[in-house]
Amino acid sequence: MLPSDTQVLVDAEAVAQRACEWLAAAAAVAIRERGVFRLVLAGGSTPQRAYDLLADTLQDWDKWEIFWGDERCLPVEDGERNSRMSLPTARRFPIPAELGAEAAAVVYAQTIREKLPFDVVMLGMGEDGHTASLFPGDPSPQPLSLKGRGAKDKESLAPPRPLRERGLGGEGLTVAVFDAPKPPPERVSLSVSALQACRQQLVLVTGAGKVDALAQWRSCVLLPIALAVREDACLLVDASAYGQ
Ligand SMILES: O=C1O[C@H](COP(=O)(O)O)[C@@H](O)[C@H](O)[C@H]1O
Repeated sequence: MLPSDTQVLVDAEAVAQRACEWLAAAAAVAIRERGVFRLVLAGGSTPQRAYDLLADTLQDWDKWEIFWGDERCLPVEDGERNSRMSLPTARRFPIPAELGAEAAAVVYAQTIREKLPFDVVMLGMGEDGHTASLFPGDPSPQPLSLKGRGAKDKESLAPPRPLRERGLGGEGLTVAVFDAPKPPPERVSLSVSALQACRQQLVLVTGAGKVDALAQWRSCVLLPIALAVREDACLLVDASAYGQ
């Protein structure tokens, strides 16, 4: 089941523009009410345009703190690191995935524990329905928030994969992943609990490659994206991903 605030927009550019406006508004409220805006960035290619648009706007960047929902275990300078996608704030809290998945998961759980709840968690969705670095077959327990959402007990169309997962981050906030089906196999992800420990979630999904996974999510298949996204999230999707 998709969130009630699902907005189908004409194309990826419209999604990026709406995301930029939405984030600027959320930041203004957070800074006015609490003096800081804590944002978890999504990785992958989808949100890059929204980040570029946002970087060109005037914001209280010194009051923004940015975190990442997942990271690939690659050298710090690698162009495939999600931490390469950023915003012009000095207060960055990248996942130290260069330490290896287990150590980074432990360190990052300590980093974020002090920062919860986040103001906004951004999420993307892979073509297989993964989000952050939580892939189909991930044995993480289902969140309680799934109850009452009309979810059916269907198997994902993707065959379950026995991901080796260790919730070593303390309090189940982070996950060390060792055999992700999308390269690189070693990654660190926030857990479902941490991805939901926020005031608001913003989900961006674009492109025809996502149409099958989005259709599964709509029909309550328990993909990782369906487990991680709360009913009260804002989902911005373009027409091609929605199948229009
Ligand atoms: O591997 C990842 O994929 C998802 C989706 O990426 P996209 O390129 O299809 O936008 C992303 O949300 C995640 O952060 C990333 O590590």
